[in-house]
Amino acid sequence: MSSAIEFKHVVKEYKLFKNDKQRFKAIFNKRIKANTKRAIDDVSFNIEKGEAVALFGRNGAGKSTLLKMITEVVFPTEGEVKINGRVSALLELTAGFDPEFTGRENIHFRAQLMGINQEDIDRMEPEIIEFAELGPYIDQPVRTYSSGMKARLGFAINANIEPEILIVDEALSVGDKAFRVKCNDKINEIVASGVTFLFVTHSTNVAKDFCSRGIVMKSGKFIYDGDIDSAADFYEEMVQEDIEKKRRMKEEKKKERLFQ
Ligand SMILES: Nc1ncnc2c1ncn2[C@@H]1O[C@H](COP(=O)(O)OP(=O)(O)OP(=O)(O)O)[C@@H](O)[C@H]1O
Repeated sequence: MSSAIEFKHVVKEYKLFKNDKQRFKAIFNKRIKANTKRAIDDVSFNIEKGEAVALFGRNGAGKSTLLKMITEVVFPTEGEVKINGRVSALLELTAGFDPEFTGRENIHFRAQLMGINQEDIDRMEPEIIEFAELGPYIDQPVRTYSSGMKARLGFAINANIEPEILIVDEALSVGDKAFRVKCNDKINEIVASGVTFLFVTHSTNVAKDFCSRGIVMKSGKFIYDGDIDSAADFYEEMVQEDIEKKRRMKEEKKKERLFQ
């Protein structure tokens, strides 16, 4: 088997400035220092071609940062990220549209950016248009679309470009209920075709339906990486412990106030 995704000692640090003014000044003045936040802390892993992997973690664990490195929206501060195959990310679906271009033009624009050749784009175009259900709006500028219409077009493009690596964040919500059902069916269809699949979710049951491996992240590190059932148990226990810890802290604070 060969790797679809490979991370070697990857670190991602974000710079935290006091405000936007300081951030801007720092471009020209190297003496302006910022605090740093290590969002990914020396992470190494491989995902083999065709593997379906769930990524669990509480808010702020580093999941989005990791996905953004796979989609090359964010670059590592240290280490190496290697991606082998066409990535389709069902994440920020409306980013990158040109508002002055029509929906149809944006399909070509985005597909070209993804490195798809003209012949393939022409072949995919009718399927994308049919999926997006935009009617005559497909030939209107995207600035005339509602946010739901933009998300539908974004999903239709990203899901119909025959990805080799599919990345999905469960928090994704596209259009109305009927369209969401259609999106889920499409995701199921792509996963069943044997693509490499990386799925960010808080729902261990949904993850078990799709994935055979699970990774748990905490504070930018992998704290568990194994088969989906044991990873799901590990994550559930971690969440339970956190809830319990918070409950105890609340009770202690209450007691403190009582005895003051
Ligand atoms: N652009 C940024 N600048 C500064 N800090 C950032 C930036 N993006 C993320 N962070 C910080 O990096 C850490 C990891 O964030 P990330 O969004 O990757 O977590 P996450 O696991 O996806 O969380 P969630 O489940 O809430 O989406 C957090 O502490 C977050 O505040």
